[in-house]
Amino acid sequence: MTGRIEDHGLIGDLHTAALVDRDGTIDWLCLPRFDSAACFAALLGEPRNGFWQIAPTGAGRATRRRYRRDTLILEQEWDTPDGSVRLIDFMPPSNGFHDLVRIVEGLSGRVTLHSELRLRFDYGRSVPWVHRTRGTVAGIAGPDAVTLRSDAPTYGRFLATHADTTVEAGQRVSFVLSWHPSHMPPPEPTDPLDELEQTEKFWTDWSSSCTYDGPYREAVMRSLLTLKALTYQPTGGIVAAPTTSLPETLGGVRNWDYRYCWLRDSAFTLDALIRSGYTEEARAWRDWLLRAIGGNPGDLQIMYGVAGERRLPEHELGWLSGYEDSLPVRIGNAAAEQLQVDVYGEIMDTLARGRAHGLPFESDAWSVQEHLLRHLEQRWQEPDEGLWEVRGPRRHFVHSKVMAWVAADRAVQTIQQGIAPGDVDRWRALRASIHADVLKHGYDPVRNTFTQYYGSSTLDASLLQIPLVGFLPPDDPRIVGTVDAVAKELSTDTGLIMRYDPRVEVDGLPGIEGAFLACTFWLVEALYLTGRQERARELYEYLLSLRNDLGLLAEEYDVTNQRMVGNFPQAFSHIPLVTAAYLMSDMPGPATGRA
Ligand SMILES: OC[C@H]1O[C@H](O[C@H]2O[C@H](CO)[C@@H](O)[C@H](O)[C@H]2O)[C@H](O)[C@@H](O)[C@@H]1O
Repeated sequence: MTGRIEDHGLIGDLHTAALVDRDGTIDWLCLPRFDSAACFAALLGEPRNGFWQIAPTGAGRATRRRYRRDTLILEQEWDTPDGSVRLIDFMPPSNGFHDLVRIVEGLSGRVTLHSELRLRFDYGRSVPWVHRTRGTVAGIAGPDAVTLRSDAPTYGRFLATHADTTVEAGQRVSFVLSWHPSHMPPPEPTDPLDELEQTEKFWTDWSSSCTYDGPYREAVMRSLLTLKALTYQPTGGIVAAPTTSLPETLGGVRNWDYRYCWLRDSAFTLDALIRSGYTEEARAWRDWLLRAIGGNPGDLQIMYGVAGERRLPEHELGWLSGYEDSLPVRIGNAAAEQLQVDVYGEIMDTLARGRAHGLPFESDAWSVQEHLLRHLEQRWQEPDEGLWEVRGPRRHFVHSKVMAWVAADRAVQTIQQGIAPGDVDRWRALRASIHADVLKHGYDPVRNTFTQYYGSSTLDASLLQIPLVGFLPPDDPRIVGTVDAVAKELSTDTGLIMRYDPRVEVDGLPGIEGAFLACTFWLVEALYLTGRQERARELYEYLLSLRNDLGLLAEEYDVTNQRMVGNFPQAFSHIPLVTAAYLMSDMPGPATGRA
């Protein structure tokens, strides 16, 4: 059986990513893109759905593991009665190929290792045709082909490729699995040690240009590296997570495909990256955005494929038994067809902040934003599915309206500052109408709190965004009341926050879910802004303690079972880890700049 979600480490090549369990098993990998069909899908099913394990014979979990400095090169080490050995896993970025490289390095003694490669294309269903020549194994199934090259002799058994090898101190044995389209010849062999050197240089160059110099630097750096790993280099698109259907409740149905680019998630990601000096990523994302949303503003989607694809039909993979029996396993995402008014605010806010941090003004980009605003002017009064993408009826979610206000506000500010031309009075009037509407319908004066949606008595952790985006000042009594109400009513025993109460019918889904980590980081920011700095720091440090030993977070945390749940690693969790650190440092950060 596959390990816990947090037992996994992430490696990737800026096209796709793999999850590596601490027993040396890669049980999730889609090739060649994040949203391609998986060739290792044991994570969501059984070993027969594909995996690749390299480990000392008879050994279990690695004795220790870490990333090599600030890189995405994962090192796991085993101490065995016969000696110690290291497994180095990585995927070289930008070399024009799609390689998964695994190098075994003897540290002491003499250790025998076993490799079992069980390729199953099409999400664990399709057994490839395998052809073995000296030093090379070719696996082909439909459009996909891979080539395995290794110093270790391989043999076939029970529809898998095996190898046994022994290493002594200082000896290395490498395995390189390369993907290529099946109608093309395989790529030329590469030198794995050279690839290791290039990959280390790539990531250390990238991480050394980070400008963050505040507290919790190690956690911030690992989060930024994880966010970078979720970018699709050829287009600049950013996925929400590299996985699908890791459950929000163990054994439950809240299982979604996150291998797509949400405008909301990627806008937040950009905010964290650009503040940390990564202007190039911001430019690439803006260009991706303009291509993706190009055309009629009425056709704006809330999410796209990594190359801007619009159709992401959702369906279930009936042959997979699900992570710890959590069914269904879904690919595609029906949320792509929803109305989520908040995305207008997130786009306008991120582009404004990009300009403030060195992204040059471009009239084409501004013209698209003006089109979006005109469209928003027509639609902001409609009920929508909101940022939580509810599958129940549309509502007038307060967070959606607040973000519509953000869109108008950022337009006003941009024009007022002389950065762009435009009808400032029109957007001022829109901004004022939305503000008044939210105060009238979205605030409950009896309880002194904003509410989840107009007319509701329920709360929602997205209300914590109100002070963060500057809708009202943090010392406004309505803000303090809202922060306190959310902290009290949506808090679990440990202080983590639920995004809303799933037992109250609003999301149209059965069952409950874990505490939402991003929302708990937002609570950190809101507490800090409302003067409860000590409490904010304590909560932040508690959140940091929930990261796995490699610094990675899933979307949610199951407080009862003390386990991570939901897709992994999740950009939405790592983004506010970064922004909250900025807020608590003396450096101007994403949250401070907005409020
Ligand atoms: O809660 C139901 C919805 O859950 C997913 O959406 C969540 O993930 C998105 C990506 O991180 C995030 O933008 C959104 O705010 C979250 O609620 C799922 O993708 C949806 O299909 C589903 O309806």
